[in-house]
Amino acid sequence: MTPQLPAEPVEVSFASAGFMKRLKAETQSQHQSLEQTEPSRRVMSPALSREGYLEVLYAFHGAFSPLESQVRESLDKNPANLEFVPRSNLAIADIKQLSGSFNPDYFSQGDAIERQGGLSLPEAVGVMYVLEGSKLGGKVISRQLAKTIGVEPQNGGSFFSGGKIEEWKTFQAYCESYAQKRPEAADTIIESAKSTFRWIEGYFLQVSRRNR
Ligand SMILES: C=CC1=C(C)/C(=C/C2=NC(=C\c3[nH]c(/C=C4\NC(=O)C(C)=C4C=C)c(C)c3CCC(=O)O)/C(CCC(=O)O)=C2C)NC1=O
Repeated sequence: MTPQLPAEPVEVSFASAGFMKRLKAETQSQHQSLEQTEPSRRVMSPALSREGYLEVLYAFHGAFSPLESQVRESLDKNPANLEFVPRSNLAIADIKQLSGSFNPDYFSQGDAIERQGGLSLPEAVGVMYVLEGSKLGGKVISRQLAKTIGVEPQNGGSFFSGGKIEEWKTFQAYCESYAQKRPEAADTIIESAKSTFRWIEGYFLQVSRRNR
């Protein structure tokens, strides 16, 4: 039998070296700056305590929840063949499991990024990049949480347990084909991802200052 050449997958993976690379490169400085904030560094700290971890969960919940609502609203209004599974509810579940209850006033939820008429589809895709991409750290973070405070995905560590690599690949493929079909939307996705990194950073700085 003559083996079939996988013409399509080759094309897809060739394309995926394009826009996603650019998106990563052009948001790198905002990304690095976010990684320097207290909640980001704390999760991975060898000195993490359970109390500290609860604060981190509250911070991520406060940042992610309004962004997730905006993405959901946009995808409902602008039908796209794009699945979005929010995960700030996992942070609530983790907090409840570890402390018995969830206090909605622990931190203010922050003001969601204001945009008249909500997020356009390319803006929502930019936000999703930041939220979905952050799941890529899941394996590393889970290992660390188990080591420092004995928290595993099923006993308080579900928020940071990460996603499936297939989901990330599907999201990447969506972005690639979207940017190819609507090149004018590519810049909007990148700008939206940048402002999302900046917004989360601002929120993290605000809640960790107040908490010092
Ligand atoms: C503190 C938690 C926290 C940690 C410790 C963490 C670790 C990692 N994040 C990674 C990648 C990304 N992370 C983000 C977004 C955030 N990263 C952050 O740190 C915060 C806070 C973000 C957004 C909320 C994005 C958009 C990408 C995709 C970049 C791309 O490939 O385009 C990888 C790399 C994985 C690989 O390359 O195999 C690791 C190890 N992620 C976290 O949320």
